[in-house]
Amino acid sequence: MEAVESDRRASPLKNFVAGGVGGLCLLFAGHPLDTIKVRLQTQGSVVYRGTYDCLRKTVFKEGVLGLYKGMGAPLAGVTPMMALNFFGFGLGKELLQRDPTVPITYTQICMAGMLAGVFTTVIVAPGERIKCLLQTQSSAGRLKYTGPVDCGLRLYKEKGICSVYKGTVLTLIRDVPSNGIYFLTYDCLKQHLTPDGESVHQLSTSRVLLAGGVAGMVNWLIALPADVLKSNYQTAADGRYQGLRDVLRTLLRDEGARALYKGLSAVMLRAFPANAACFLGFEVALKCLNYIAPDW
Ligand SMILES: CC(=O)O[C@H](CC(=O)[O-])C[N+](C)(C)C
Repeated sequence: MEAVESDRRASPLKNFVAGGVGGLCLLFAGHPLDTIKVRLQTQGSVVYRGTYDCLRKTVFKEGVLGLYKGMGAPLAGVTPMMALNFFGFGLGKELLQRDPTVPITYTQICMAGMLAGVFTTVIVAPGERIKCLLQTQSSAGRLKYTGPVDCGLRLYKEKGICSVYKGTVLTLIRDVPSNGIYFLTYDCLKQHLTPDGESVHQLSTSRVLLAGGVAGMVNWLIALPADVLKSNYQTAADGRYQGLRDVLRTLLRDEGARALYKGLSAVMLRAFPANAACFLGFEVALKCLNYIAPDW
């Protein structure tokens, strides 16, 4: 299957910079609901009855800033992660689509997205480990970690680099397939939403938002089971699980298969605006870069 219109290739540097802008937009639009998602996924006994209950209790006890807890690590992580993601996607397309005059296929788009998912894991795995530990530490009593740097340094000093990278395999399982589907969905929707006779590069803002938002939701439908396992594994005390299969077995035994879609409504509520903002930020930044430096 071929994507209808051949993409004009943006330079790797432009993809990188525009991807970073997309990452910033994703973070500001999505972090509050990410905090709710991680809290719902990792609560042992039932503290929160659902998304709204968790949102209400968090704001009541910790104020609105409670929703932005643990944002330091993603701020330093999400921007470069999305920069690397769009850079990797662009690179993947170049490697797979040897002749730029031949339209790229949907399979190639998906594979380029999967390749980008491998690239981003270098940043995402430690970023998620630190973020999840900070998001789940109770605000009652003395905090174990004072912030992302303290958390990262202490993990490293206490147990070495392996502890900082705990959950890498689950991050790959989560991000490689879902990242392929992410870009595939965005591209398919962009093509389908482009009116006949018009270019995909002139798509209206509302349609870019729709394509980006839906791509984010589809991405999470695929990624969520691995994400639940990852969050539990990364926040568990050392030695609690004997490997990845043990996390799955324990979760299924204690909470049933539904646990794999824990926090689904929070995830979906966040996925649409966060990824709509991300793709719009990316497209606008790319247009600005093309305007400022057309020959790059
Ligand atoms: C699973 C995940 O982190 O999704 C990212 C978007 C989001 O909602 O945070 C996108 N992706 C990892 C596919 C780059």
